[in-house]
Amino acid sequence: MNLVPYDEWRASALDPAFSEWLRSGAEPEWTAVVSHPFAASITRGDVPDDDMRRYLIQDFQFVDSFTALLGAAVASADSFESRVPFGRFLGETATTEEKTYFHRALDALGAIPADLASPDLEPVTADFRALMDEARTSLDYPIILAVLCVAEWSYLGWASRAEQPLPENFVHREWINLHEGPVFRAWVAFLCGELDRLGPELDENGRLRVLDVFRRAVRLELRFFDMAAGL
Ligand SMILES: Cc1ncc(C[n+]2csc(CCO)c2C)c(N)n1
Repeated sequence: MNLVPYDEWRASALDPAFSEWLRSGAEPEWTAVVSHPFAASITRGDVPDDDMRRYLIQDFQFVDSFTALLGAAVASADSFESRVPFGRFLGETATTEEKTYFHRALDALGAIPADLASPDLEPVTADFRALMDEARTSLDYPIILAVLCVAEWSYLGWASRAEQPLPENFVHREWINLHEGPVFRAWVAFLCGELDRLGPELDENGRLRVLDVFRRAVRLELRFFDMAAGL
C-alpha cells in the first residue's frame, strides 16, 4: 500500500505523474488485474464459451453504468475542451460497442434476450455498479475520472499483452481489439492526463479521496476477473 503523500513521492519518482502515484498506490492488485489468468486466456482465445457468456452478460451490466458515468463526466468536467472527448467516446465507442459487439458476441454464445436485458447480477457486478453510481451522483470530476481511468487503463493493460496473431474467434479477437490500438491508447492518455492536470491542484485530503476510489475500482476489477474465472 502506498502511504507516501503525493508531494513527497513526486520529488523522487521516475515518472512524477499523479496517475502514476495512483497506479503504484493500487499495487499489488493493479498487476494482478493486468496479468489475470482470465484476461490471459482471452488473449490466447481459449476461454470456454460458457465462461465467456457469463462474463459478457455481467459486463454488459457494467457497461450500462459506465455509459451513465460518461454522461456525468460530460456534465462535471471543468471546461468545454475536456467535455468533448467524453462526448465523442460516448457516441462513437461506448454506444456502438453496446449495439454491435455485445449483441453479436452474446448471440454467438447462445445467450437469450433476457440475459442482456435483466440478468441476475453477481455480487461484484452489483458492487461495481454501486461504485459507479456513487461517482456519478457525486458529480465530482476527479472522482469520476478515477473510476473511468481504472476501467480503461487496466483493460489497455491486459489487452496490450496479447501476442500476434490474435485469436481467430471474433468473440475473443474483437474484445482484444476494442481495448488496444492508437485510438484507445489516446483515450486512456486523455483520462490519465486529466488526472495529472487536476490531482496536483487538490489538497492532501482531496488526493487521498481520489486514491481511495481508484483503489476500490482496481479491487473490483480484480474481483470481476475472479468471478469470470470462477475463482
Ligand atoms: C469490468 C470492466 N472493466 C473495464 C472495462 C472496459 N470498458 C469499460 S466501458 C467499455 C465499453 C466502451 O469501450 C469498456 C470496454 C470493461 N468492459 N469491463
